[in-house]
Amino acid sequence: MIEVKNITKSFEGRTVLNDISAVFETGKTNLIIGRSGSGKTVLIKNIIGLMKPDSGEILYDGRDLTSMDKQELNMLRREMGMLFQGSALFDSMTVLENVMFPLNMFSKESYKDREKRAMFCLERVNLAEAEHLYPSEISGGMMKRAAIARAIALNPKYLFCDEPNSGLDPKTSLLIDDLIHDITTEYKMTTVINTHDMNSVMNIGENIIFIKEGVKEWQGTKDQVITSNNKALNDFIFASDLFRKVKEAEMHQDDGI
Ligand SMILES: Nc1ncnc2c1ncn2[C@@H]1O[C@H](COP(=O)(O)OP(=O)(O)OP(=O)(O)O)[C@@H](O)[C@H]1O
Repeated sequence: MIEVKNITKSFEGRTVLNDISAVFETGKTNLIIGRSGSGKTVLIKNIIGLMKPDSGEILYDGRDLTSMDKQELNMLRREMGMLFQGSALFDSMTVLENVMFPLNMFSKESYKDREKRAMFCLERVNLAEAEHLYPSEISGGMMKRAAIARAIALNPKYLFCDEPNSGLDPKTSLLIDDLIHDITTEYKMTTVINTHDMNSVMNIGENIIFIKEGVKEWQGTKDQVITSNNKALNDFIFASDLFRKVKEAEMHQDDGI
């Protein structure tokens, strides 16, 4: 579990995160949603220690990241997996070499065992057959799966995903969402996902944190999103075609229509 307590962050006198507190639950897909510029990325950067908050605490299963020294932070980072926007695979490495990269950096196991672990992760994401291919030879969805395999190679307790569906078609996005959700449950990871994608909210929104202008405006589940009376949340959601239809259907049901 990650607990964010009273996080505030300003840039040159402008408050970008204002007293945010939230809990990101273990074994669940925790989504951060909000309009562009609302502060989602700054919040994630604070959570993973790439930025230091002006005040507040960030507790990783009770361990406060904001009071860690460099060595402690490096140790904690080993427990984090990262899935970057656009996959960020190394073009000059095969799929297998990409997945082995964090193992080569941090694992003391033999080459054979590192290779075995990487192949296990590739099999988990259904990509074993692509082990010898280069990123330029595979589809966007396959690249994303390779990036997921790389993110889980070191068996992280915490998984951070930045816009995991960017650049993917809706069907592939759904498969990637399901894969992230399944590995989160299976490995009991605390997964934090920064997303714009309303399909993801509907599909895997087990714990949703809605940020508006640097303030946590609302927190709840995908089912609660549909029935919420929070005006800011509804305005945000009604901007999405999909959600508007779901909410309208819900409202008609309430009217007995
Ligand atoms: N290093 C920085 N220095 C100054 N201002 C910053 C910095 N990083 C972010 N900001 C500002 O903080 C605000 C929140 O930005 P942030 O990137 O967190 O938004 P976001 O919700 O992630 O948007 P998007 O969905 O478009 O990525 C923006 O107004 C941005 O300009």
